[in-house]
Amino acid sequence: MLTVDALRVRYGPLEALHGVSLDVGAGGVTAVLGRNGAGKSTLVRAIAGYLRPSSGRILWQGSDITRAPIGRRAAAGLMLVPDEGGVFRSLTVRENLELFAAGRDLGPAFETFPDLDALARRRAVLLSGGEQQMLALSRALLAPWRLLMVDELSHGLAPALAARLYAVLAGLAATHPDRAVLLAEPDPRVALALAGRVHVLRRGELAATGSPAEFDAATL
Ligand SMILES: Nc1ncnc2c1ncn2[C@@H]1O[C@H](COP(=O)(O)OP(=O)(O)OP(=O)(O)O)[C@@H](O)[C@H]1O
Repeated sequence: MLTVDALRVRYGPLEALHGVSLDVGAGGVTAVLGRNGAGKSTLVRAIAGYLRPSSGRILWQGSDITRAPIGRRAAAGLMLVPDEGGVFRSLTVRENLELFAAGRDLGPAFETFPDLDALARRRAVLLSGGEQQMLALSRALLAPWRLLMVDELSHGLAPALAARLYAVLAGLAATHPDRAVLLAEPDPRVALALAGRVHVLRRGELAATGSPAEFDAATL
């Protein structure tokens, strides 16, 4: 579905991605695994259109979207849940959901995350980290996404809550075999447990690609 070809991205004088090439196929979860600073966020932000690559190409279902504006990518179903939340903090939970849903039924969000129902009138800025992540993930439940990119889902969350959110992602991937979920993930155990395909980034370069069985979490 998605092809990233020799992608280079710079922040001023610093090049964060040094020519990364990888594919993301439909069905299941693909993980981009790497330590802090490896370039995971840079990669998903460039795919979503928040950063402009200095060279290389991004192909979405055969079309070159390297220079396409964010809005066009979003309309094509490319959706990023960024590591800093991706919710409108001054709006209430319900207002956030209504924006995500754009006229569609809010039911799927409340069914998947019943906690949000009791929080509907609370401003997102007052939510805990986990509640904010639930709200951010609701975007995918309410919108016709085709590629869902999630940057460090478990950032700052208690393990039990993180496990619950990862299970929601796995469920989304399993129920939509024609779509793709791309996870930017620092924890090898999570990536190997959840993903069908793993791309390992190291210092802005693709170090390895394979199925989870080809990797050993202890050596990653
Ligand atoms: N806004 C920025 N300005 C300058 N350099 C940046 C910026 N954002 C990231 N970098 C640098 O780019 C490199 C890749 O960072 P990136 O955030 O993509 O890594 P990451 O793998 O997502 O790590 P983390 O899990 O810590 O977010 C790092 O060297 C980082 O310091």
